[in-house]
Amino acid sequence: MSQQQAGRPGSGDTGSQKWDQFGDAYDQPTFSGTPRTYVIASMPRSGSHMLGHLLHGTGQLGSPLEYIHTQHLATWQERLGEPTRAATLQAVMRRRTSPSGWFGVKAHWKQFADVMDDQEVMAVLSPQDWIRITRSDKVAQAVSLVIAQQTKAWISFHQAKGEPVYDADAITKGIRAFQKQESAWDTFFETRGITPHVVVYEEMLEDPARTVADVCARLDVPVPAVLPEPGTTRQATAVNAEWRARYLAESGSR
Ligand SMILES: Nc1ncnc2c1ncn2[C@@H]1O[C@H](COP(=O)(O)OS(=O)(=O)O)[C@@H](OP(=O)(O)O)[C@H]1O
Ligand SMILES: OC[C@H]1O[C@H](O[C@H]2O[C@H](CO)[C@@H](O)[C@H](O)[C@H]2O)[C@H](O)[C@@H](O)[C@@H]1O
Repeated sequence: MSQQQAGRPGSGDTGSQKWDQFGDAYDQPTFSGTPRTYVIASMPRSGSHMLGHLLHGTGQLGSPLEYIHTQHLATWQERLGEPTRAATLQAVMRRRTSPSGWFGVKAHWKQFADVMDDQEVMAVLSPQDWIRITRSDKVAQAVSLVIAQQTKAWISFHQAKGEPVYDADAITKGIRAFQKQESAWDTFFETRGITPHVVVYEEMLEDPARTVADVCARLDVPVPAVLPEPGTTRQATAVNAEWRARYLAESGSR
């Protein structure tokens, strides 16, 4: 199996081989028109890769990955040999837009904030709609963040490096960072009069078919007859539950 096949959405491969976000597993047929872009406005550890992979699986909504992440855009530029970041994004759009015309991007606030003042990139991106994903349980989200930071396993395709060590201060820092990022997205949408479609992680887990159907309705594409497999799998283990319970117990006693 090639590295790209190993990371292919829906392959069920959650082993040690890295998925390849730059590889052809996420390519669409070459698109020659003007794409319509939607942005998944996300937060770290909010289930954004799961949502992006579910939408990719519809075959209608592009392959929403982190194309505007500064480092990834630089990698794309190097690989595609384009002269500018804007031209690079255009080239990525040609390969990652579905025949429906939708091109999707997933961006955490910081990733978006890093490019939002680049007028050339924004003119190419030109978002037409927004899907916001949030996670209700901020303690669980922060526990997930701290474990990912420590083990470097950001997605189920990554092999964890080492055992995580409980760190209450890091969890608190994560919760505060999420509050700031949520509020930054709130302000961004409010000041521009945008009402994003909202996906809540916990609701997506309860009823992924509904989540996919609602996004398809919002973006006006047919709902797939069969729910796509997300490809990514849940990373949390009993350790996450233990840390969460310990953090809540200790915060209550402070
Ligand atoms: N299929 C499926 N089912 C249930 N949960 C899933 C699934 N795929 C991803 N996830 C969980 O999503 C959390 C990671 O969120 P993100 O993809 O937004 O993370 S990030 O972009 O890398 O920061 C992270 O949450 P935790 O499980 O709490 O760590 C992932 O496990
Ligand atoms: O492979 C999953 C993702 O892994 C990287 O991103 C993650 O790491 C960042 C810190 O280095 C963190 O800020 C971010 O929340 C994580 O998603 C990679 O940069 C992503 O492109 C990739 O999707």
